[in-house]
Amino acid sequence: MESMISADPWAGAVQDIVAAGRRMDRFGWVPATAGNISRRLADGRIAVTRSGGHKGHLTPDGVIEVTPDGRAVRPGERPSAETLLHCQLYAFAPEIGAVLHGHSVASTVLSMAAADVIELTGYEVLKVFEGQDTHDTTVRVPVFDNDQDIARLSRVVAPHLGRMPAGYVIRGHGVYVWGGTMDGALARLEGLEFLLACELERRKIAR
Ligand SMILES: CSCCC(=O)C(=O)COP(=O)(O)O
Ligand SMILES: [Zn+2]
Repeated sequence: MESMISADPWAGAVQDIVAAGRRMDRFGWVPATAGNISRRLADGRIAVTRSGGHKGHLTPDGVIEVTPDGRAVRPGERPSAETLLHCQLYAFAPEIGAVLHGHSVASTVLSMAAADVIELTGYEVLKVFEGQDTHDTTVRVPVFDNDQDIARLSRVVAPHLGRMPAGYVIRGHGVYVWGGTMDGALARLEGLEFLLACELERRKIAR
């Protein structure tokens, strides 16, 4: 999918988020009101989904601006409850331009069975992740315990930033993936979800 081209950068970011939500919904990764999506613009503004809406049926009104520390720019607006996890990634790496969070069956189920990491070994699609040029490798996806206190969860994630080539998983909850552009983040999400689905199937037949 090409990034939407718009003369107005804010409108372009919003279009990217709306299109990403539809794409994630087609795969079943944003059931009910699950998931959240953001984009950082070249001027530093951050656009994120409002809390509580269906991310597959977004309209431009479902996207709002937040400050770099995760507060709504316009008083009274309610950004995603997980906005801090998006802002943490933007603060960590200036090259990150999009963050995606989904609740797939594979990430939810595998993380319930995992200790603190899901290991993905031997898959050709591992090459979707930066720095991977062979199937003959293992990519480790950290699993963090779920926490309704997102600030506290972000402090658990913090030491791992910069060491997660595929993103991370919150136990029983879902995945976080990012990229320089929305297209890059979506490609990474699609790769990771494919691999998690493969791993779930592999473990079923290995029993
Ligand atoms: C029904 S899903 C529970 C909340 C959640 O995990 C999620 O991803 C959506 O929260 P948001 O505030 O971004 O709508
Ligand atoms: Zn969530």
